[in-house]
Amino acid sequence: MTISKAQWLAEQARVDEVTGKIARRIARLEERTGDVRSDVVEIRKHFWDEVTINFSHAEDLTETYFSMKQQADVLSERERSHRHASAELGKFRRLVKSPYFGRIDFKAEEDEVASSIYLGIASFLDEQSDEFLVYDWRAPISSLYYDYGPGPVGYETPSGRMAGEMALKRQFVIRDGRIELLFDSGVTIGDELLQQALSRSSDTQMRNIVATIQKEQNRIIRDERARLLVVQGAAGSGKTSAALQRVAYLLYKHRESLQADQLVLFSPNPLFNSYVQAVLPELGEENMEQTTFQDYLAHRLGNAFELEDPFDQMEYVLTQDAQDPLYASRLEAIRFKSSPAYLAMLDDYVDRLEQAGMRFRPLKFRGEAIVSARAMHERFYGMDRTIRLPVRIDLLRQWLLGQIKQFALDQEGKPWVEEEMELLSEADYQRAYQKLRKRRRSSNTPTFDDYDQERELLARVIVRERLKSARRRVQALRFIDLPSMYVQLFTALQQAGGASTSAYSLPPRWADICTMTRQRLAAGALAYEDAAPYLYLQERVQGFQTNTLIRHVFVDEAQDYSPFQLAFLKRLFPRARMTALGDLNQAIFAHASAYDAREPLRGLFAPEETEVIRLERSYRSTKPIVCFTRGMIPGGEEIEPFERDGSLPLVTLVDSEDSLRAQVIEQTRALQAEGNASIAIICKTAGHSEHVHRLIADALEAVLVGKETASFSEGIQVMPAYLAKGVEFDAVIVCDGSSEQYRLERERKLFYTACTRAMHELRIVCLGEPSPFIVDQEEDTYNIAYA
Ligand SMILES: Nc1ncnc2c1ncn2[C@@H]1O[C@H](COP(=O)(O)OP(=O)(O)OP(=O)(O)O)[C@@H](O)[C@H]1O
Repeated sequence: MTISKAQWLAEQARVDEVTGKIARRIARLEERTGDVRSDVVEIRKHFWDEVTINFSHAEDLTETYFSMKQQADVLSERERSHRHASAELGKFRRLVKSPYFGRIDFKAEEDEVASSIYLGIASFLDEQSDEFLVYDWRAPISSLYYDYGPGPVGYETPSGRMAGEMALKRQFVIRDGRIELLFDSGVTIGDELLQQALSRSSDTQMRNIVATIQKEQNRIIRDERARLLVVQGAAGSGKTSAALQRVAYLLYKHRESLQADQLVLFSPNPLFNSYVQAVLPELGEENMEQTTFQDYLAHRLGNAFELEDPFDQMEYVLTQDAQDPLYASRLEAIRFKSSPAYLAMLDDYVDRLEQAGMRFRPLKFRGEAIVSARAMHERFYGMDRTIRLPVRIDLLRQWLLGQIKQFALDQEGKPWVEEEMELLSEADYQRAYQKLRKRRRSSNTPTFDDYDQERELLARVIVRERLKSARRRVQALRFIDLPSMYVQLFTALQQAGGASTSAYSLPPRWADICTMTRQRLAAGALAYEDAAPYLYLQERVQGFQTNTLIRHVFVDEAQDYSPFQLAFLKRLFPRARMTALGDLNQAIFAHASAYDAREPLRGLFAPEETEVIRLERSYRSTKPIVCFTRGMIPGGEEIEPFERDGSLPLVTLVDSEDSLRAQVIEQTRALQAEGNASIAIICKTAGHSEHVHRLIADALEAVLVGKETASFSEGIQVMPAYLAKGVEFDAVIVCDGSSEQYRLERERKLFYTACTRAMHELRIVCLGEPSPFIVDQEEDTYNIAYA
C-alpha cells in the first residue's frame, strides 16, 4: 500500500520529535556519566585518604576494617551506577539513529480508540507524559507485529490473553534520523524490507534480524513451554539468527532473574563463535557463554590424553583409502560409539563395576607402595555393595588420605629424611624454618630451643612436603585407573560378559574395533569418538560434575552431535532448558546424527516436554541457488526459496590443473568486479585447501582458513567445507566439484553444505567429471561451461 506524502511527512515529524527527545536524554546522561566517572576516579585516587588506618590494637583493626569496607562500598556503588548509565547511553545512541522499524495501531476489545505502538531495538519512555514513544521489540505487545496483519489479533500478557483489532501495520527504514523507506503491509513482514536486508553484502559478523523476524521464527524466539525446543530448518532458514534473538528475548523477559552467564551456546567451531558475537551487543545485551563441544571435552579431560579433534576425525574419514579394511572398522567404531547402544553398554558396564572390575593405580612414594592397587581393590569391594560407586570412591579417597598420614609418621625417622635435612640449602632451611615457626604459632606450641625437637619438627615438614603430590593425586582421584577400565571394555573378557544383554548388541568388526581402541589408548591418545564415552564413564564412576547454574543450553548445528553426545550434554546441565538447532541434510560427520528424518532428537526428553518447529523457507541464497541446491537432498522440494533473483549457478568443467587454476583466478576476479566483497573458495579437505591456496597465491590475495583461525576476514578466503558451517559469503566457488571429490553418499551433505554458503553467486569448478550431485539436478537449474 502506498503512503501519501502527508503521511510520510507526519511520520518524519514524529521521528524528529522522538529523536530530539532521545538526543536530549543522551546529553543529560552524558553529563551524569561524566560526573559519575569523575566521582569514581576521585574515590580511587583518594581511597586511602578517607580510610582510617590503625593496626595498634584489636579495636583499631576492626575500625580500620570497617572504614575500608565503607569506602569500598561507596566506590562499588558509584562503579555500578556508571556501568548502568553507560549501558543506557549505548542504548540511546543506537536508538537516536534509528528509533524504530515498525508501527502497529492496536485497539483492545475494551478500548474506544486504537493506540499506535512503535517498535524499536529498545524501549524509550517519555518522562513527561509517561508514555512509551518506542516499545522494545521483545515487549509482549510487540508480538502482534510479528504474528499478524491487520484484522483481529491477540497476544499473551502476564495476566492472560489480550484480544483486539489491528488497524494498521507499517514498516520503516530509518537511517540517521531520516525515513528512507516507509510502507504499510499485510501479515508477512515486508518482503520489500527482507529483500533489502538480504540483498546486502555479507559481513564478517552476523547481524540482528529484529526488524524482519518472520512468524515461525517468532515462535522459536518466544517459546517458553518446552524443556527441549528442536528447530529443524533448511540451510539459511534463520535457525542461528532466531536462536540469537531468542537469547536476547530471554534476557529481556527474565531480566530480574537471568544473567547472560547462565546461558551457554555450543558452536560448531571457534570461527563461528567470532562470527555471531556481535549480535547481542548490537541489541544491547551481553553475550552468553560460548564454547565448542571439543573445547569442553578438552577442558574436562585435561592433559590425560592426546585428544583427537572432530576435524582430524573428519579429515581421516574424507581422505583415507576406502578399500582399506581398517577404514571400514574405524567407520563402524565411529558409528557404534556414538549410538544409544553404546550408552547402554557403558551403563551395563558401570552396573557390573559395582560388583567387580574397578582398576586402581598403586599409590607410590620413592618406589615404595604407600597403598597397593590390590589393597585399594580389597578396601573398595569390602564396602557395602549397595553403596553407589561415587560414594564408595569418596570413602576410599578419605581412607587413602588417612593412609598417607600414617605413612608419613612412619617415614619421619627414615635415613632419607636425615639425608635431606643435611642437604637442605640455606634457603630451603630458612623456608622450612619459617613454616615451622608459623605452625608453632598457630598451634600454640611453645617454642623449644631443644635441638632434637627442632630436628623432629623439621623432619615432619620435609615428609609432609614430599608427600604433597601423593595427597594431590588422591584428591584428584588419580588413583582410579580409568584408562584401563575403559580399555577393559574392549577385551575378550568384556565380549564374553557384555555381549548378551538385550539393550545392545556388538557391532560388526568388533574384534578390529577392540584392537584399534586398545592400541590408541596404549599410545596415550584418545579418538574423538571415544572422548565423550570416556568422560561419561568417568562421570558415572566418580559422580557427575553437573552445572546447575546454566539455565539455557543452545546447541547450534545440532545434527552434528551424536545421540550419545546430546544425552551427555543433557546430563551435564540438569537444570537447563535446551534449544537444539539443526538440519539433517547438513549432518557431515561419520557418526549417527541425533537428528532423525522424522523425529529429530527422539527420546531425549519426554514428548510433552519437547516442541519441534520446522523452518522451510530459505533466506540466505537467491532463488536460483536454492532451486539448484535443494535438488541435492531428500525432501528438498519442501524448501521454499525466498523470492530474490540472481544468476543461475555456473558449473565449469576443466581438464587440467592449470586450467582449474586459471578458472578459479578468473572467476574470483570477475566476482570481485561485480561487487562481491566476500568470496569463499570452498574445498573438501584441509589438505586440498592448502593445495588450492598455493596454486592461486601468486595471483590472488587470499587467506587460508584452518581450524586454528580465530575469525573470518573480508575478501577472498580458501577453506575446507566443514569450517564454512553456519556462515555465509557473498559468493562461493566450490573447488573442485568433480565426482572424484564428491561421489559417495556420505559426501552429499558436505557438498550441499558447501554450496548453501552462497548468498548471491555460486560457482563450481570441476576437474574432470562433475559430481553426480550436480548432474542429477534438473538441467535448467544451472549453467554449464567448458574451459
Ligand atoms: N527474518 C529474517 N530477516 C532477515 N534476514 C534473515 C531472516 N532470517 C534469516 N535471515 C538471514 O538469512 C541468513 C541465514 O540465516 P542463518 O545463518 O540464521 O540460517 P541457518 O538456518 O542457521 O543456516 P545454516 O543452517 O545454513 O547455517 C542470514 O544472513 C540471516 O541474516
